[in-house]
This record gives sequence, C-alpha cells and structure tokens, in this order.
Amino acid sequence: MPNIPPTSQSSTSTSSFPDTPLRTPPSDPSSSSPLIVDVSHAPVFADAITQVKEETEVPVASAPHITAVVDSLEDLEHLVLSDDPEHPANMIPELCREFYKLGWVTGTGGGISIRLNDHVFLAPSGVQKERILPEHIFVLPFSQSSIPRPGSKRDMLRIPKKLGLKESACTPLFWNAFTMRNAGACIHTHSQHAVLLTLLLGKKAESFKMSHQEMIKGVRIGGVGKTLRFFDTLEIPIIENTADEEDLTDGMAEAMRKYPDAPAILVRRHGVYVWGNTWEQAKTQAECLDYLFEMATKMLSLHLPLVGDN
Ligand SMILES: CSCCC(=O)C(=O)COP(=O)(O)O
Ligand SMILES: [Zn+2]
Repeated sequence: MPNIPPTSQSSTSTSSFPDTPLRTPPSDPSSSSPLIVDVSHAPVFADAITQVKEETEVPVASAPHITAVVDSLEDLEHLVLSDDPEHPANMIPELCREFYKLGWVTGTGGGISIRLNDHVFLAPSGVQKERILPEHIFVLPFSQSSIPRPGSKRDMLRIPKKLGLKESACTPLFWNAFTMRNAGACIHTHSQHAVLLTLLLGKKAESFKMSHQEMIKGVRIGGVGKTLRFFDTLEIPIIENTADEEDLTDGMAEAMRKYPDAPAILVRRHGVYVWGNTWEQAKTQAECLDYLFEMATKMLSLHLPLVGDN
C-alpha cells in the first residue's frame, strides 16, 4: 500500500512521497518524471498540448491503460495547487480527514470525488485517505473518450508524481453520479450505520424506506432536485456487493435508472454512495442520510416501524 505522508510535512518524515510544499510548485527543471495524459479528447487543454515536448509511448506499470506521455509534470501542477481553500484539490484532503473522524473512510476505503466543470478530481486508491495531500490528487477530464468502466482506459489530465498511485477504484461509480444525475460531487462511505442497516433489513430487501423524520428534509429528490418534505417517504435502493469495487458500476447504474428519485445507493455489507449538486450538498445529504441510517438501525432493533407515524 502506498505510504501517504503526515499532513504536517515533517522534515523527519520517512515517507516515500516527495515532500512537496502545498502551495509551492516544484521548480527543479531536472525533474523529468513523466506526466501521463491522453489529452486528445480535452480540447479545453489545448495549452497543455502545446507544452508536450515529446510524445512517446512508454510502458507504465501502474497505468497500462494510459496512452500518451507528457515529459513535464510541473506544467499541470496548477490543476491541484491553489491558494483557494475551497479548490477541489484542497477540499478532498480536508473532507477525507473529516470523514475519517466519522468512521466513513477508515482503512483506506471510501472517499469523495468533486467535479468542477470539465475537471474531475479524485483521490488515489488504497491509501490512508485522511493523510492525502493536494499533490496526490488525480485530475481527469469529464469528457472521456469512453466511460471509465472497470478495466477500461481513462483519459487523464494530471497524475500524481509518485508512480504506483492509481486513481480510486470508485471512479466509475462516481462517474455514474456525474453522468446520470449531473452531480458535482459524490461521496462513498463505509459507515457502519449504512452497513448494519443493510444487514438488519435482510437479504430480500431491495430498498430502504423511511418517513416522518425531520432529517428527511435535508435530502434532495434524486440527490440534486428539491428537498423532500417531512411526510414524503425516502427510498434508497440496496444493491449486492461485488468482489471488486469497480464491478458495482453496472448494478449502481441499474438501480439509479430504476429509482430516479433516490438520493443515494446502499451497497449491502459495504456502505453507501451519496451525491449532490455540489460538495456542500453531497456532504450535508450524506450527514442527513447517515443520521437516518443510524436512527433506522435503532428503530429496527426496537421493532419500531420505519414508515408512518405510529
Ligand atoms: C478496505 S477498502 C476496500 C475497497 C473499497 O471498498 C473502497 O472503497 C476502495 O476505494 P479506493 O478509493 O481506495 O480505491
Ligand atoms: Zn468501498
């Protein structure tokens, strides 16, 4: 598992990561780590293309699906280095730290992706999410030459300098939210409330339903529409888990088609995917839903009905 350094960036760190300061792009011109991108489907990055000094195909062990190589990593560092604390490359590490404290992204699992216009920002896979830094963030063009499904090629704009990092395995699931709901952010949690709820509801339950709870009012129809009302019934489909995260992609898409009003997808024995128009809305909805999942587990244990006010 790649070793993510502490956020304090201590000079005594034994991390294998380059200890790059957050807001100072690397300036060593001799640093020639290749940035691997396929920019052919991202006309908005015409400037970046002009900076390509040499386009040579080289085998990249960690990303064999990626085709073109730019020889200057520094050229696109600006995609992840910003003084704006709300820049997605700053927000993803901050939110992951918050989600870690909630038990949502512990043990490397779970995370958040943010889409800003044609840029999608993603954390690396299989790393301690609470310790990632802006320079560890992947940037993909939203306009892909093909949908980034399991095993398919991904078009990349920016890959972290540290080779061996791979973008989150949740990428195609986040993509479902971006393409099917036009979401601006998608959160994946391994919250125990979500997991326990799927267990208490039993194997036969195709969905979770709840009504008459104040926190339902913080959840939007389809995750991106109007907020639900107190008397509305919230319904969230439950899909079966798969051996690999990416293999959940089709099941999630199918559930989203079948339940267009659902603001999230529960994955049995695994967690939940929640999305929103923005990262703020995705976050508050994930909080409301987690509250409701916890409440539901307690109500089920007490044999209280989840729907209705009896
Ligand atoms: C113990 S994590 C197992 C894999 C998983 O469920 C997951 O969400 C992985 O996400 P990543 O971003 O690390 O690829
Ligand atoms: Zn997961």
